[in-house]
Amino acid sequence: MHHPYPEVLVEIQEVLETVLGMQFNHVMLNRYEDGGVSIGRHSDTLENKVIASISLGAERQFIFRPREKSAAEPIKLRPADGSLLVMQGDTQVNWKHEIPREPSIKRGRISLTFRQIYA
Ligand SMILES: O=C(O)CCC(=O)C(=O)O
Ligand SMILES: [Fe+2]
Repeated sequence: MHHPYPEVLVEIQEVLETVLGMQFNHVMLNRYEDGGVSIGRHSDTLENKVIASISLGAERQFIFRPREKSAAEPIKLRPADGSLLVMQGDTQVNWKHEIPREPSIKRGRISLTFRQIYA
């Protein structure tokens, strides 16, 4: 889908581009209405050269698991409200990520995932 960005997203993207020293050409918003909403274990396609995810709202568990079993321990994060998580380099090649259900969490989380995508 190709739409002009709302101004607030342009502003956030410009801050990210300054901080990270690179350019984005895509943004996807994910809304997790409460802890019942999850995203299953996956890697994003390699067209996603860089994914910079800004977390807003509830802290949710964010788990990275190595694709190769026993290559490394899972990495469990809880990105805080307002935090930035960047996936780049070989992250998608070597790791899968997921946000599991946490039914006790009643608040919502939104992530803004700015992406540098090449066809
Ligand atoms: O919600 C997030 O921070 C990341 C979600 C995700 O893995 C994705 O959009 O590919
Ligand atoms: Fe993802």
